[in-house]
Amino acid sequence: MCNWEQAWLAYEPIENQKNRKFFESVYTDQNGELVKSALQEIETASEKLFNIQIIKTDDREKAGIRLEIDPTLDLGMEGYEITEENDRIHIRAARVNGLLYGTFRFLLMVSAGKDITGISLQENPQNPIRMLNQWDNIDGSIERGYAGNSFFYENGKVCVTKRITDYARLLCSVGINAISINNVNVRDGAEWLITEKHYNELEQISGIFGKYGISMYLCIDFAAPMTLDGLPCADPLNEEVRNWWEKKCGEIFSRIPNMGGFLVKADSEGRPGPFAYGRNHADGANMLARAVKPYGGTIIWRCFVYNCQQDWRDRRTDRACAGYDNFMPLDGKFDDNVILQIKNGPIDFQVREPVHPLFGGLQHTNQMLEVQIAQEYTGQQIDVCYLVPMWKEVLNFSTGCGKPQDTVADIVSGRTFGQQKCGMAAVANTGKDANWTGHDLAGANLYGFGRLAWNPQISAEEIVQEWISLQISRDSDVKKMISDILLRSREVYEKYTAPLGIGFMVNPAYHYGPNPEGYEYSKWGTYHRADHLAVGVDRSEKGTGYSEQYFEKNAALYRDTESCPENLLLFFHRVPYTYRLRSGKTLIQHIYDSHFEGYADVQKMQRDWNCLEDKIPQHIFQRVKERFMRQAENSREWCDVINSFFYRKSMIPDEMGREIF
Ligand SMILES: CO[C@H]1[C@H](O)[C@@H](O)[C@H](O)O[C@@H]1C(=O)O
Repeated sequence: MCNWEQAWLAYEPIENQKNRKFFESVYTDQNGELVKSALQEIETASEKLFNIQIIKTDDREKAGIRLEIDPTLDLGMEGYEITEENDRIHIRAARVNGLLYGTFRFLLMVSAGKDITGISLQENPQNPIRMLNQWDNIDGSIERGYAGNSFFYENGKVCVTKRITDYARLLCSVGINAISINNVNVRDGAEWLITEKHYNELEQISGIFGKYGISMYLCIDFAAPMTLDGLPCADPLNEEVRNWWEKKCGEIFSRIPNMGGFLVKADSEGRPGPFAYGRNHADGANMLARAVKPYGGTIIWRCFVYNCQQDWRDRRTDRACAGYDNFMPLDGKFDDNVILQIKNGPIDFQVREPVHPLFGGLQHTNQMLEVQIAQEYTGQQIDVCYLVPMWKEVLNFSTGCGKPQDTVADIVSGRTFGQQKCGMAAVANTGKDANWTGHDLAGANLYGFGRLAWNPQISAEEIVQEWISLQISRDSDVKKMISDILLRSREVYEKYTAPLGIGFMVNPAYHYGPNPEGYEYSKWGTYHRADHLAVGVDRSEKGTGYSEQYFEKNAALYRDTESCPENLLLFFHRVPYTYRLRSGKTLIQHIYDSHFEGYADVQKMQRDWNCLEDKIPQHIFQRVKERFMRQAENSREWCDVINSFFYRKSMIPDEMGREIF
C-alpha cells in the first residue's frame, strides 16, 4: 500500500455510466514506452472508474477505444484529436507523445463526469516547453517547500521510488513535458549530482519521466569545475574550464538518457557565476550551451539577478530594475539553445507585482515565464490562494512591444518573435505529504499550472471546476461552493496582507506572517519605506526610474500616480496617507478597511467550507478545515499588526472607530 493519494488521478468510481461502453476493449497498432504508459493508464482508469478489466484487442473496428498514429495529421509532436463515433473513441496523433496526452485528456474528461458522446476535439499545446522546477535539496528538505520533505532525496541520496512514477503520471496528465529535479541553489552536496556518485539513480529517474514524455533537467553549480575537480577558476572563457564542461556533458548525456539540459542560477543570492571573472551572463550561458549542444541539450538561465546588499540610504538602487538592467543589453547575444527564464514580476513572487519588463523588451532571445506554484509569499499552503487568476493576468498583459501579438502569452509561446525554445516554468508545490501539496486546495494550483501552460486561454473557472470534479467531488453544488472559495482566495489574501502592491511586509527569511518593518532593517533591498507621512517607493522617472523600463503605453500608465492602476499604487509611488483613492477613501482608510475586510472574508470562507462536512470525503474536509483554522489566525494577526503599524506611524484614526491595537 502506498502512503500517498492520487490527487486528480483518483478515478473515483463513477455513478454516471454513460461512458462505460468505451471501456470494454482497447486497440492500438503502436508499441513503445509512451504507448505502454497510455495503455496502463486506460487499464487503471477503467478498473477504478467502472470496475472493468479492459481487454486489449486486435479487432480495430470493434475496439471501444482506438489509439492510432497518423503522421500526416497536422498536430505537431504533442497535439491530438479525440473523436467519438458509433460508440467508439478514436484518439489520434501524429506522434506518440500526442497519443499519450490525448489518452490522459480523454480519461480526465470521463473521470470529471463529462459526457463524451459526439466529442470532436483537436488540441495542440501553445507553449513548447511546460516545465516544473523542484527546489528539492539533496538532504531531503525542500527550499520553500510546504508539503513535507522531498520524494526525490533523503540524507544525501537520490531515491528511486514508485511515487516518482505517480508524479510523472500526474504531471503528464496535465501536459507537463520537462522537469528540473534539484534546487536552483546547488549546494550542500548537490554539486555532486553530476558525478558517478549519483548517475545510476538519476538514470532510473530520467527513465521514469521519459516514459511520460517528460525530459529531465538538472540544476548545476556554475563553479563545478572548481568544486568537483579543483580547477583554479570557473571563468567561462578559460579553455580548461570549457574543456571540463565539454567532457562532463559527454559523460552526463551518455549516462543519463532523456536529459533536457541544465537550469542555472548564477550570480544571484550568493551563487557563483560569470561576474567573478568580469564576464557577462551571455558568456556564462553560451559556454554551457556549447557543451550541451552536441547532445541536443538546452541551457535554461535564470534572470533573477540583483544586488542583495542594498544600503537603506541608497534611494537610487532598486531591486526591481535589476533584471532588466542586467539582461536587456544582452538581447540577441545568447546561443540558440539558451533560454532565459524570467520571473513573472521584477521582484519576487509577491501577491501582486507588475509584469516583468523583460517581456517584450527582449526580442531576439529565447525566453520562458517563471511562476511560483509553491506559495512562498502567498500563504505557504496554510492559507488558501488559488494562483491561476494571477498567472492569467500576467499572460494577458499587453506589453506594447509594437507587434500585433504583444501579450506575455504571445511572447512566451513564440508567436511574437518566432522562438522555438520557449514556454512556461513553475516552482513546484509538492512534497511527501499524502495529498502532495500540504493544503488540499493547493492541488488546484499544480493542476492549473499544467492546464494553463498547455492552453493559456482556458479560464480560471473552467480549470477549477475540472480540478474539483477530479479530486474532490463531481457534485455541482460542491463544485460551486469550492470554486467560489478558490476564485476569491487571492484577492482575500492580498487584502489582509499587502494591498496596493506594497509587498514584503512578511517575516524576513521565513516569509510567513506579518512583520512590517522586517525588511526595512535587512540588506535585501526590498524596502517599502513607510514613515509618519507616506508609504511606497517612487519608481517613476523622478524616483528609481523603473517605470521607464516599460514600453511607453505602460510607462505612461505607471509613471503617474493618477493613472497608475490602484492595485499597484504603492509599488510605483510614494503616497501620503491622506491621498484620496478613486473610491474617495484616503489611503490610510483604505489600508484599514482592506485588512478588516480580508479578515472577515477569511471567516466567511471558513464558514462556507464547514458547510461541506457531509458532502465531500472526510479526510479532505478535515485537513482543509484545519488549514482554515490556521488561516483565520494568520489573517487576524495580519490585520492587527498591519493596522496597528500604520496607525502608530500616521496617528490617523480609523473613521469607523474599530479596535486597533
Ligand atoms: C531558490 O531560492 C529562492 C529563495 O528561496 C527565495 O526566497 C527567493 O525568493 O528566490 C530564490 C530564487 O528564486 O532563486
